[in-house]
Amino acid sequence: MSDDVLLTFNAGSSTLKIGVFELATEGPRNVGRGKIDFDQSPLMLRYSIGPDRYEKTIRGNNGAQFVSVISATLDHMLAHLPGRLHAVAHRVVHGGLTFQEATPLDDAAIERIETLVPLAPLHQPQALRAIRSMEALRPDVLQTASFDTAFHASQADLVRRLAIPRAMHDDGVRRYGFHGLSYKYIASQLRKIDPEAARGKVVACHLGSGASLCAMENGISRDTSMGFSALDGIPMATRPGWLDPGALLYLMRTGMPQPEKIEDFLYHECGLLGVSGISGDTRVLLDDKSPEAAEAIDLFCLRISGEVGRLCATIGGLDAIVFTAGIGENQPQIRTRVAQRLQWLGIEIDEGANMRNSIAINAASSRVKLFMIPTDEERVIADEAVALIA
Ligand SMILES: Nc1ncnc2c1ncn2[C@@H]1O[C@H](COP(=O)(O)OP(=O)(O)O)[C@@H](O)[C@H]1O
Ligand SMILES: CC(=O)OP(=O)(O)O
Ligand SMILES: [Mg+2]
Repeated sequence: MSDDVLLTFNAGSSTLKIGVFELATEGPRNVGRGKIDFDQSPLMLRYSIGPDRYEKTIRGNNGAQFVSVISATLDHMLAHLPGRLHAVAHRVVHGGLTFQEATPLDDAAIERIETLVPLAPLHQPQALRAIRSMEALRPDVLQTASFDTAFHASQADLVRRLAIPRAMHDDGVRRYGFHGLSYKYIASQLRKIDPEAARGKVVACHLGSGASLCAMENGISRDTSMGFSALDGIPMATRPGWLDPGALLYLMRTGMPQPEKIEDFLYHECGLLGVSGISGDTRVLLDDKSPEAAEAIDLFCLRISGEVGRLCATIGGLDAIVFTAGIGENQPQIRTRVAQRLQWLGIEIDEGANMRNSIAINAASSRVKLFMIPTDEERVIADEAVALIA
């Protein structure tokens, strides 16, 4: 099957990220990537295959016309590839209590994934649209799903518990955690970069437009900042992170009674955007001279450092911190500010290495190692799919 092609689909709340892999005998070989940003109009598919880059306008949307988007994506991207499309592997955010590892997508699995939509109302339907579109367009192609929640199945029951009646926990109202595909990749990379640190107590900070932290021991998830939903934990681009449930009750009583309105507010109007009133994008905020922009960034860094402290208490120490995802990989100023807030832990950043975006960014005298490691969720999805297909 050396010429066969595997595509990964990472359907987020506002983007579709695509990975292109050739199924080589030694494992999936990444040969291309693509991205569609649904907030942009007209809709553009930007992709690269090998050294070549392409930009195509496509029709459709991330709702009822998703199938047109997938159809155009396949037409454009597969035209550059020699092999036949063998499989499509999806990132599915929520695996609930059912899915603790990747799964082939038969009718029963798709139905179970559908039952989890209320747990991830923004992310889950997008993945399902991608899965259904592929079924309609290419029923001959194998499909698999990899779950964001699965990596956290190793966490102790105590850590996953919310302080609510036991029966609710047993019914699935508990902390799940997300970004597990990214953390799995980071754990595997750290093992190659610094095996001693990887065996120790590590906090990984996945700072993208959705953002969370994960405490690991020997690469195994012990605790994480996101809980029942992808709204929990630290502030994000447009989500608030943890919020006193009393504040929600207040909003419901004083002008925001509809769940749909509250949901839209919590997913799209809070976080860095809400605090700054300017943007949810750290690139815009760090360039902006207003006190509101500065305060949004300060709050982000304060909450990240606070969450590192909480996670250290779960794992009883700290050997290394890893920064990853859009912000973690590209914003040295934010890494510096988080490190400064954690000086009390003996953390010292090497400013030169940090500004150069090096992998190892701690000062020699730091008691805790610091790393910047680019994440690759697509690689994990592809590897998990190939393990299933084989
Ligand atoms: N060069 C960059 N490219 C992309 N994102 C960047 C860059 N520099 C900073 N960022 C930040 O990363 C965020 C996007 O992160 P990303 O991991 O791509 O998010 P997601 O996958 O959740 O959409 C942006 O909102 C911005 O704050
Ligand atoms: C779970 C989650 O927040 O995902 P994303 O970062 O893709 O929005
Ligand atoms: Mg993401």
